[in-house]
Amino acid sequence: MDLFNQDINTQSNLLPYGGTVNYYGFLFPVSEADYYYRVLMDSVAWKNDEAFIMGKHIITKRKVAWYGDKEYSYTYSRASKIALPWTSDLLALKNIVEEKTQASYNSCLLNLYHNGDEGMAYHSDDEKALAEHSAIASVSFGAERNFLFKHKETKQTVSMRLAHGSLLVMKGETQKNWLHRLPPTKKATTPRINLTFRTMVA
Ligand SMILES: O=C(O)CCC(=O)C(=O)O
Ligand SMILES: [Fe+2]
Repeated sequence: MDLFNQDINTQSNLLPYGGTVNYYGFLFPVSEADYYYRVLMDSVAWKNDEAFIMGKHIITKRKVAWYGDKEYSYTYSRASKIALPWTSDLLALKNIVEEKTQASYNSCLLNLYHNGDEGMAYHSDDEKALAEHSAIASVSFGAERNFLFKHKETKQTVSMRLAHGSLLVMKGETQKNWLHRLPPTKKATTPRINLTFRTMVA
């Protein structure tokens, strides 16, 4: 492993302006990433997400779960959920991510995409309940997928790949100026799990 090069990579900002996105690459060896993929798949309280979009009650194919230090309430498209207490595996991952990113988090939103038919539309994580300008650390397991940013004004897009066992961090003004999405793809035929460690206020 080339530690020197790895340091350079984590410090380079993938966005050209208006925010900071750092890709840390692999957090662990593949065997450990495989372990977390399996354990999260089997032990997380996965539920289909609900949303109210243009007055319609939508149930997503994608599954979600929400964990945290306290019973934080998370509202997404007017549907709320209450944070569950951390599992030991999620706490272990939180510690690793905190150490790597030199930041702390009090909650985690998890997404399970069963295959490439499932994705997430353009949005920014700018809910009032999230601490402004706080870092969001995104850990991915399973199928490798593309991840896209689009600037709200200039419409410039930036694309990257999120590998099995990798860490990506969005911070600074990223949520204010950029949208992000996980596009559906015919190329992914197996599941992907994503964890976003976040900081809720109060
Ligand atoms: O699945 C991903 O990589 C991103 C998920 C996401 O943007 C979110 O949960 O807000
Ligand atoms: Fe997001």
